[in-house]
Amino acid sequence: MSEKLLTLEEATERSKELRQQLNQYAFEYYDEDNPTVEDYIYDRLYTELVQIETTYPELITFDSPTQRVGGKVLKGFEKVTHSVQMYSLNDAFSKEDLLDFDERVQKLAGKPVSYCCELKIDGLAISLKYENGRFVQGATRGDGNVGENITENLKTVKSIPMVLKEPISVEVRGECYMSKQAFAQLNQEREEAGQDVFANPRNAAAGSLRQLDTKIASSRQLNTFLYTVADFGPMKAETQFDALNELSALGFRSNPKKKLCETIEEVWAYIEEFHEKRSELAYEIDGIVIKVNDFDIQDELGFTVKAPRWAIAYKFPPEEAKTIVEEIEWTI
Ligand SMILES: NC(=O)c1cc2c(=O)c3cc(F)ccc3oc2nc1N
Repeated sequence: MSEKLLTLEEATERSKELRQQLNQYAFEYYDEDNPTVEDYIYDRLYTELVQIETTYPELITFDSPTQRVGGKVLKGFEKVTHSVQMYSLNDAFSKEDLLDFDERVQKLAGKPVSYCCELKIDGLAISLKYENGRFVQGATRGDGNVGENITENLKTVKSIPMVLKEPISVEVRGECYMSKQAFAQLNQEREEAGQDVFANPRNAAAGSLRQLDTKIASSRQLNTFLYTVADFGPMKAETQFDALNELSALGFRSNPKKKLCETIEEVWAYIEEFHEKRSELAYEIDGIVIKVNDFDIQDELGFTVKAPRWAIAYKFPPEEAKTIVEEIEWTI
């Protein structure tokens, strides 16, 4: 149906249908990595929506997929004070460090505890705030208490939902990252344009989120994995493992390779498994995050000035130089 023949009433109805259809396709593509339609079908519906919104700008909505492409050029990033501090993690570099952590935790908890293990995505920590299910603010970690308001850039990250599946008010934390493929493609384009290349995907993601021109941020194929609920709102999860599933149910992307481990030996097996599999992943990881699974025990253990007592980051040793050389050969 050609849009210029549509009355405002027909255009209102049709744009609502298109938005729902396109947002569902985008969710399948960007959040579930499971596209159900060919790109040309998405593009045709998207073009129809753009034409309707051009004819009737009053029909543009907060969650229209046409608002994801950026276009604002900011003068700078305002400071944001986090309602809940964004801590860092203590590091472990050996199995012995891990056994020490487990011993400390069991002593403080007064009983054996189970751990939720997650891949440690090598990106940029972000905090996302939602009010009644709508994305209202996104910020960097900064110094843990004050970060930068990068809401406009994060609106262009397709896996970040503009509207949640539930109309709840919640603040969530996660990692914004660039995939190895997007990183190689970006560096190749920069090299061909005689620009400096980024040293690694983390720097590329950080540089992209610091762009004042949101169109540039939008072009960088950034992605996310959410892993923490800072301000619970009405979320019901009582463990980290369940919280990750709830984040997915709300419309966030959370990493599927999490594992619930009953013993530190199981944790170590998971670490060795992903140290092996690291190069097969579509994104870079610099280790494994091990968290006491039960939120009540997390609350008992609390935080030191800098970090939670109930979590630790096992860091993989830096990859050998040969792998880096291979990566350069692959990139070229
Ligand atoms: N890079 C990551 O993939 C990742 C990072 C963190 C944190 O930085 C982190 C910091 C805290 F104070 C508490 C929990 C956390 O959980 C985390 N979980 C993850 N999966």
